[in-house]
Amino acid sequence: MVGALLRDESPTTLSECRQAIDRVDAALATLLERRAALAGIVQRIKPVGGFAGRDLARERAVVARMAQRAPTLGETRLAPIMNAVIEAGLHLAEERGADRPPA
Ligand SMILES: O=C(O)C(=O)C[C@]1(C(=O)O)C=C[C@@H](O)C=C1
Repeated sequence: MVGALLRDESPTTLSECRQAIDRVDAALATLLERRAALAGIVQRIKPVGGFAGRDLARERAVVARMAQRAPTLGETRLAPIMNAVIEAGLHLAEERGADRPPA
């Protein structure tokens, strides 16, 4: 899925650009859904899950590693994006009561 998105295409018209963006956004949505599911499992495994168990050092490491793959965006621009992604996952986990111990 992601591989196809990285092929060397050069859209020139507004319509072509938006179609290419829509394909990337579809992949992003799928990946974000998967990430949120995994982060929800993590919250149940951790001794203290949810916002109370937030690990800022881990979050910085996540951003630093992503910046190696997205050097144009870099850590400065990736940090607020990943903060929003992580907080969305934590809100979802808390809504689902993921801070309870596993059954
Ligand atoms: O790795 C963890 O400890 C998690 O809880 C997952 C996660 C994340 O979504 O990546 C969420 C909150 C933490 O602050 C750090 C990372």
